[in-house]
Amino acid sequence: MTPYIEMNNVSFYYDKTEALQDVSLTINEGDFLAIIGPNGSGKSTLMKIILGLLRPMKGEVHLFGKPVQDFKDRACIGYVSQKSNSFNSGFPATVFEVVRSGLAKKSGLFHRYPKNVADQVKEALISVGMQAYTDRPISALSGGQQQRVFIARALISKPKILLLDEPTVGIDQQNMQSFYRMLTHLNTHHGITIILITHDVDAVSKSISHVACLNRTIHFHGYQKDMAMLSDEQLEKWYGHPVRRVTHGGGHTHD
Ligand SMILES: Nc1ncnc2c1ncn2[C@@H]1O[C@H](COP(=O)(O)OP(=O)(O)OP(=O)(O)O)[C@@H](O)[C@H]1O
Repeated sequence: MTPYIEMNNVSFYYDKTEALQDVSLTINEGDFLAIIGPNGSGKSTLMKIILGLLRPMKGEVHLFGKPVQDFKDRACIGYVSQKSNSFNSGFPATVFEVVRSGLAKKSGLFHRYPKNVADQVKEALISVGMQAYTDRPISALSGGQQQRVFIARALISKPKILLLDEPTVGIDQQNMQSFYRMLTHLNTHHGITIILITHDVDAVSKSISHVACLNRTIHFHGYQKDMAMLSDEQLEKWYGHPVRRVTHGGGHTHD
């Protein structure tokens, strides 16, 4: 089976700052991968390389078997950034309009939408549990609710992969668990491959299938359950400070 994403010995520098060194990573259909690592460890850089926004100085990236520079089917990859849920209270768009904008095709001054756009918005909102909020102003929603709406916006173009850059920033602990359950549902019931950048090592561990520990280079990549076998010393060594872990034996796997 062709991997969805394959990175081989990828290195990236910002001037003299080496953000990634010899990163090799394979992500397959159906994976739910958490990329964890301390601040400045290269997580966002890695995501931007997958999105084709940055070009590695060394190494190769393939998306669905094609070199990233030749890959044109961008709708296959949905992306939600960490700053999506920061609307000010005066922002006028409704939830419907925000989700619909995920389908916008520019035609001169206007946006054109497909005829069944209302059905598509409905379907996307149902999949993130936000259908009841369709006509609300986006600015009247909590940070966690706004983030769900942005996931619906990314889902409306039916991506195979969803990239999420710290989607739970600003979401309280109680809502975080239901947010991760929603992601698990998208992964297991809708078959969406998910790549999630996060600092919540313990909060995500029940939801994900795989973990990649990044600190400029990949220190561990494997099944979530195998990460539990790493010693705290090993983890702390590459993480740079103590890591809090819970042992609930969770993690769903696809093996
Ligand atoms: N535009 C830029 N110009 C110069 N250096 C940058 C730029 N963006 C990131 N860096 C540097 O590259 C390294 C990796 O940054 P990156 O944002 O990828 O890390 P991160 O793991 O996503 O961090 P965080 O968890 O804080 O969001 C850091 O040393 C950072 O300072």
